[in-house]
Amino acid sequence: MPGFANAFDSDRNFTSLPIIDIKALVERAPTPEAKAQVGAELVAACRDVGFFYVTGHGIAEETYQGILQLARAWFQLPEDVKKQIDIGPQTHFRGYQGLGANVTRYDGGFQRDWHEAIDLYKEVDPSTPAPAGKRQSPIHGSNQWPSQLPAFDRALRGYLDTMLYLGSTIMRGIAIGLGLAEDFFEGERAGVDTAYWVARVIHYPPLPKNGQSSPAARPAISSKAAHSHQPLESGEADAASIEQQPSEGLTEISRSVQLSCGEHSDYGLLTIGQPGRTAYLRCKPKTARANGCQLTPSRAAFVCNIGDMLKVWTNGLLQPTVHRVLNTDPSRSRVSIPFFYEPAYEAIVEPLPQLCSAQHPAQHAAIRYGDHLEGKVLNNFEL
Ligand SMILES: O=C(O)CCC(=O)C(=O)O
Ligand SMILES: [Fe+2]
Repeated sequence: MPGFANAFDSDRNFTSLPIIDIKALVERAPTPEAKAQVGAELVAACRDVGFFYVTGHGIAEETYQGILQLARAWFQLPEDVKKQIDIGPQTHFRGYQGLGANVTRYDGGFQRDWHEAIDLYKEVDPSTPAPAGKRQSPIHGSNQWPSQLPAFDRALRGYLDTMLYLGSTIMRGIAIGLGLAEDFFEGERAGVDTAYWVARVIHYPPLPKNGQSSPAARPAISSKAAHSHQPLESGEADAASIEQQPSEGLTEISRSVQLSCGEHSDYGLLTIGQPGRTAYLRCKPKTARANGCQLTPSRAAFVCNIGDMLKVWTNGLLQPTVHRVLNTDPSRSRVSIPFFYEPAYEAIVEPLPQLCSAQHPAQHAAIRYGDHLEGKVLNNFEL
């Protein structure tokens, strides 16, 4: 893999997210040089920052501009209407979850997130035979679409289809930048027809003030399982205290700051957020040299970040960046629809031999993507 001799030692400095024009990946007859240039920029951004903006995508503004207003209107429906699509094991973990139902896990405990959401996944017939030695996935099934607001339902379906194409297009660029065949992340690995996808429609109300009560305690059924992430600001670590919840067997961590969504890395290949969504999204810089990162949301740039599976495939070259959501505006709630472009459910993800050497041996064991996802989504169901 030419050009990556010192790749693992990169300490490129950054103070803002790279903005990458991907026009050469979407136009009909681009030159190979133009595509290679975009690929190189994507890989450098993934390696050094883990987040980047994408312009030149060719997606019409109408596809994404009105959708957040429609999502906002859906969340304003009465609770009993929203609960018509309540999430649970019987709905294959798809549907609506109220405030505080989603948790972020840490070593030693969990914290409830201050948001409500609709969780959607690629629809898979639950009677599809499972591969040898595997049980059928409890996530396989149909979505509970927000049909209570037909205009939103329609817009959402169109938006998710478009995001699937955008995800596949960007992954083609990343493959080129890694010196792989353009379609490396297609077929059994991912691709428009074969990629798995996850989407969340999320509403973050203003955060409660210090001392106000936490989200209503109801069973947590979905998690941003983040294993051992440290809080992004050291002051919070000092303020953290542990409360025992003997009935649940796991500890609920309460700390002075209630987060809209706790710090985590994303699970798959590539996360895509609508233009303008980063106002309250904070990411932890990857390198010690970058101790602040300016986010500059724009009307036309989608904001992307990479996930755990790209780290495994690239043997740690392209690592996801830990991030969290903190709605700091006391007067306004925030709505967001992150789309997660994932590997194929059955993809076996393992370090590429080209990125392993005697100096840098394989850092990760092979993992089936579906197992990784289930480990995250189902992990705290017993809470
Ligand atoms: O709300 C957002 O924009 C992003 C939320 C997020 O990080 C996630 O759902 O993984
Ligand atoms: Fe995330």
